Amino acid sequence: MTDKTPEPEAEPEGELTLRTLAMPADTNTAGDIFGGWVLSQMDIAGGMVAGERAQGRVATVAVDAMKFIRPVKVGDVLCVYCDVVRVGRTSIAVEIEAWVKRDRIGSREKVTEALFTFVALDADGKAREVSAS
Ligand SMILES: CC(=O)SCCNC(=O)CCNC(=O)[C@H](O)C(C)(C)COP(=O)(O)OP(=O)(O)OC[C@H]1O[C@@H](n2cnc3c(N)ncnc32)[C@H](O)[C@@H]1OP(=O)(O)O
Repeated sequence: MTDKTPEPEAEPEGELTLRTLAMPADTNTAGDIFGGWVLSQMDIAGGMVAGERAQGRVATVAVDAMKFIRPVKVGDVLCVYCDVVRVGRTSIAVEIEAWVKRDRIGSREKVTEALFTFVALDADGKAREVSAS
């Protein structure tokens, strides 16, 4: 007999860091939102979290395991969740998930995820140590 128990609805992992609305200006020729726009929102959110942890300027040094899972449509609310998963000597790795609320109020779906690595920078743009804690 098949178990008909519904799967529990997946929940975003991490802290809600950024919410924004997908606008017509961000579309590709097919009318969906550009992946680059979504990536950019994730970079902004991750940079805020990493900059807070580093207590200063950071730069993105790597984006790994980027997965575009579902398209984003005009009118969706994009919500970006960040989770600091590793702090190295100068680097901070942040697992980032982007979810949408379809047409502002509809169902919630995970659309993209990736592991971003940021490096703390000094005033000369060189890597600097991130303090413990
Ligand atoms: C090209 C663009 O405009 S991209 C947009 C914005 N980003 C930038 O401008 C960053 C451009 N890059 C840089 O300026 C340099 O790579 C810097 C200053 C960030 C780092 O330079 P370096 O000091 O030579 O890097 P270094 O090899 O020592 O690595 C620094 C840290 O980053 C980590 N790192 C470097 N490359 C990667 C990578 N591909 N993936 C994961 N972590 C990495 C290292 O492991 C190290 O971490 P740790 O100190 O915690 O152990």
